[in-house]
Amino acid sequence: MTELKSDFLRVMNDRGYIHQCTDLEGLDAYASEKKVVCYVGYDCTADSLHVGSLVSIMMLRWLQKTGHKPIVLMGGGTTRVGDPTGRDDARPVLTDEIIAANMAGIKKVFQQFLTFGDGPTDAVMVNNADWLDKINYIEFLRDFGRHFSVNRMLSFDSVKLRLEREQSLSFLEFNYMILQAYDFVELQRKYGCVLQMGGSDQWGNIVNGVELGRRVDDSALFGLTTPLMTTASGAKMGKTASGAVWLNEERLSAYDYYQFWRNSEDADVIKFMRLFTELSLEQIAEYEKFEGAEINEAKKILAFEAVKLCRGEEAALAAAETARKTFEEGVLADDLPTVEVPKSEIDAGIAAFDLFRRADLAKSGGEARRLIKGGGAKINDEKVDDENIIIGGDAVNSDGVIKLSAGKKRHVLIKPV
Ligand SMILES: Nc1ncnc2c1ncn2[C@@H]1O[C@H](COP(=O)(O)OP(=O)(O)OP(=O)(O)O)[C@@H](O)[C@H]1O
Ligand SMILES: N[C@@H](Cc1ccc(O)cc1)C(=O)O
Repeated sequence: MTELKSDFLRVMNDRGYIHQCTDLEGLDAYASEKKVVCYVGYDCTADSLHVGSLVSIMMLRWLQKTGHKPIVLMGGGTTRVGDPTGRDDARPVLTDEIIAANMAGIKKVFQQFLTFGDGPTDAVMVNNADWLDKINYIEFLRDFGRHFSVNRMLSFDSVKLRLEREQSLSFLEFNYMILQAYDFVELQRKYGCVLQMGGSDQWGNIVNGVELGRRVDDSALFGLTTPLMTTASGAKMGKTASGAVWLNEERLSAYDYYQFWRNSEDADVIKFMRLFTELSLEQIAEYEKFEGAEINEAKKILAFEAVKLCRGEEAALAAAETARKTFEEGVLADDLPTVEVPKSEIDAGIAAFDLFRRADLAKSGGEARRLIKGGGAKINDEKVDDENIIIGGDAVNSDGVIKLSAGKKRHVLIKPV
């Protein structure tokens, strides 16, 4: 690859955000001369995004920092259709009320990462329901449908894989890529948007938009995808065995969000620093020299910086302090996750295994029993070895709670109410 000229693509490249680009040289030339208006779309399938989406959010942030204009597209319309990309079966149909509630939740996180407003590089937020809901079927087919070759549509992964596996794909889902392609054309017409970014799985949807823009308006559009982020052990980032790593506070406390980053695998720390913090590459190169126990210090820096970006500095400081107290002093910290249990039930006594299950430190009673038998459970920092032992009001400590721990890192406070 020749030397990149634009600040934006240099940052993208040096920090590891680029997987594929429809025309990297062309985009580089454009970005070094003109302001790039660029969009990323997010469907409203849950009321918060998870860390999988953080990659593209960080790309939009860098885009803005390097002098360009981000558009955040809420898929109010496309969510009603459901992207078949990467799925074996159709998405559950969401009601309009749920989509609206999800959108309200998703919107919040962008305020933290981008500056919105009317200025030339201020971010704007749009909702594709504003134009998709108004489409006239016959007109749309004649103006846009005729540019899509079904033969070619069948070759994109989102369709091809379903057909190959003989899994059903409804006509509704088959239309998804056409609608996403149309979004790009609409945003080009309205805002002069020339670039769409997304995860590598979005390649087909993005390329369709680039081609549609060329066919209907003769416009030169670009697509840029990021690698699908995985951890060093190969798991897709975003959803863990115990659930998704949500960006919204209502779904995941700042402390748990901090702990997610703090518990990164050693081999991921530097990669994550480049992608999910704004530390300079020179600084990151210093952390790259860390070895052995020092890597834990780098993990704390990663966690602090990642929480600061998503939840703000105050939340990051508080989460770091809670973690320090919990792990380095063994002291009970205030903002550990807390589960309320009626005082009457605690006074009557609850079997230890049941308490661990209720605290969500184990998914079932059986798992809780195994945790205790395996020596991984503590109550008020003391190991429990009898899973049937009855825990009553006398276990409530001087802070008015019972502290349960599973292993070294997972703690929950039981609070009698
Ligand atoms: N680990 C990741 N790395 C890069 N991009 C990701 C990652 N996880 C998700 N994305 C991007 O975010 C988009 C939405 O993510 P995902 O499919 O996980 O969310 P979802 O559609 O809400 O989940 P689900 O399919 O389980 O309902 C994906 O199409 C992908 O482009
Ligand atoms: N299909 C994208 C969301 C999206 C929706 C509409 C768009 O125009 C662009 C992107 C996803 O599932 O992540």
